[in-house]
Amino acid sequence: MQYLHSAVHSIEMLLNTFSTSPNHACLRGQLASSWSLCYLTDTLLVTQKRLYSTSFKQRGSSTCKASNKSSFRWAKDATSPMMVPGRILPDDKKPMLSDVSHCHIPILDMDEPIDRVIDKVAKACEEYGFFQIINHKVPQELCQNMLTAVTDLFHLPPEDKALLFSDDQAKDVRICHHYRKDQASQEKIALWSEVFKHSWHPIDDFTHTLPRNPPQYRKVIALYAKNIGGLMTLLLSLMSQGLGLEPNCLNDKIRGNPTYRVQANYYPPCPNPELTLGLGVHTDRDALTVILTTPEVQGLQVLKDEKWIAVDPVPGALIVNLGDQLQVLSNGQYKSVLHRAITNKTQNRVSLAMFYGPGKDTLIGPIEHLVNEKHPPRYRSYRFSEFLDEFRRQEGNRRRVKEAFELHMNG
Ligand SMILES: O=C(O)CCC(=O)C(=O)O
Ligand SMILES: [Fe+2]
Repeated sequence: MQYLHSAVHSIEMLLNTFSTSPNHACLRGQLASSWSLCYLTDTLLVTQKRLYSTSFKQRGSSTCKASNKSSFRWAKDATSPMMVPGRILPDDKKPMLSDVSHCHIPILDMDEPIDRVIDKVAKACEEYGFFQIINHKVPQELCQNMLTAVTDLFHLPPEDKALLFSDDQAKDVRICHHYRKDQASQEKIALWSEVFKHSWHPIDDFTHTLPRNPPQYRKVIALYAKNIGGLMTLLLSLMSQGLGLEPNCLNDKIRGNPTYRVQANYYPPCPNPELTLGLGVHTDRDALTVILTTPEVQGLQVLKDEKWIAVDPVPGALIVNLGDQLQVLSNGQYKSVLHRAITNKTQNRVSLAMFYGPGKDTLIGPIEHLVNEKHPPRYRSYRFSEFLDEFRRQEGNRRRVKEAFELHMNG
């Protein structure tokens, strides 16, 4: 009981540090609710409800009333213990954080001589499917402004975010949750994150569809998108040369009416990171991804040789990873590897993933120059729309989409 009192006292102290502005009151709500995963005894759930109603609700902030929309369950969960199991992954899907390896993904300096960069890019694409780049020429101030704009967006009052919330995959600009569907019960388990999605090119054509709040979002994403577009063209050219192809080869394969998607991920502190994930285990379905993330907060993990590796974000670096289409185009020489985002107990983390992929009608298959007697084609060719259909068919599980297009050799 002594322990119980001191635990409650600490929570109240923590909540009282967020007492002034509406945004802080929202955080208080999230914090109050998030304890629901930590303390699963009836007594503590009652205590937690008391905290929610006295410390949070009593302040009467209308901005923090739980919305009816399913996206804003953080605050609602606090009054509903029944919601708690709906956030806990089954044992075989829990992250097993003590098993994470301490090996690192490669860090590439883009200011090194071009031949060295090409060799290193090729090696990283073959061995890891992931690397970090420094001296990438996207201005540091812009990266910082982008992270601030994304954080501010997720810290908007719930009713503002509710306007953006939608489960409709056809909607271009929306906030949603990611889930994992439990195979046995078919129950959807909500992951510990919120995500905001929209297209990012040609950005000037649709900035008007993006939220007006936070006020700087439209301007900052427009500038950031232009920088990332240039960087992606360069990266694809280096990757082409690393495969012994003409510099434009990969760019040309994807260029016809490509898709540009952005996904901003927000991971609030989680009381027990062992029970959940921020993003489930997945590969990226497009061709290339560039990720900007909160410096000095770990969260992204990459599978290498059947072991999870924690990505240590280097301040000022961008993280690059290959999507499924590059694995297929390179006939399996480059890897699109499984990765996931874990949560942590104390810090918010945001990441901004910019995806670049082919258009729906684009034909994707192993590039002819990479196929020969020694290297027979590993995948059949398909239109990207076919790949997307298979992707949707496998919804909710750990997707194995590119495997559906594998060719199986005799013998
Ligand atoms: O949060 C991260 O670092 C990972 C993001 C990611 O993998 C994704 O959005 O596909
Ligand atoms: Fe990803």
